[in-house]
Amino acid sequence: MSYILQAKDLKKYYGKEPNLTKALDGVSLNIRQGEFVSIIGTSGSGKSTLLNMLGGLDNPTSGSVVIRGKEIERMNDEQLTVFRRRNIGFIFQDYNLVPVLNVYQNIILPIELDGNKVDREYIDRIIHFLHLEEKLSNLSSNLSGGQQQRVAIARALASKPAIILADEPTGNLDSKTSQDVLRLMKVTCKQFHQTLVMITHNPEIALMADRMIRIEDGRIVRESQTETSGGGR
Ligand SMILES: Nc1ncnc2c1ncn2[C@@H]1O[C@H](COP(=O)(O)OP(=O)(O)OP(=O)(O)O)[C@@H](O)[C@H]1O
Repeated sequence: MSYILQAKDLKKYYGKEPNLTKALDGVSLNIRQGEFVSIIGTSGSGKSTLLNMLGGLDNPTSGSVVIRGKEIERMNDEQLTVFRRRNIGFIFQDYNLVPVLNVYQNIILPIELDGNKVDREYIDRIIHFLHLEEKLSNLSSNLSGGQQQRVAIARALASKPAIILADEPTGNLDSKTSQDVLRLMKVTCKQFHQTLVMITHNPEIALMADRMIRIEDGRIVRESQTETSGGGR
């Protein structure tokens, strides 16, 4: 079985004894292409740290991350930046939109950075699903939190990356919008065989994944297939 994303005994320690924090303390994970995995756990359990490591945004203290067979620690900064842009779409808790660009420009930014052609029909579909039609020419800095979150989701989906890493992607949306957005993400991910790894506090949202991983004190304490796995996607 080949995996698209693997973590091998990942550890991330901050500080020194007696103030040592073991943000990640030996996490190993194998994720298949097209799989939708949710990561759930209390505040401070290590979820964001894990997602940052999986996306090559931070270096582990030890252990390794393998994406599409490549050990990302072996890449230099420039190689990693390009590799990330081509393979991974991020949805961050704080959105990371470019404030001086409008909504449409933000959405297509990763595509343009890579010099690729914009699939306008596909982008329009995402925009429609995320109810962003009316906002396309607004500066992203003038949007509400929930609107910015939807732009960040659209941007992550826009370039059809093989892997989407999402940190609380629906944290600012009401429960109905959250479920609608998650359904859209599931449909597009399935259509393009994308792999989705999502952090959430919300058990209902977590259960929409194929597999749910619970993390506590930097360790995986439970893994379970959900009822939606095995064909329900
Ligand atoms: N840069 C840092 N320096 C020191 N400690 C850190 C740093 N980043 C994270 N930590 C610590 O590592 C632990 C895990 O943090 P992390 O942000 O991964 O948790 P989380 O599960 O994502 O929390 P939340 O749900 O609140 O976002 C916490 O104890 C946190 O204080």
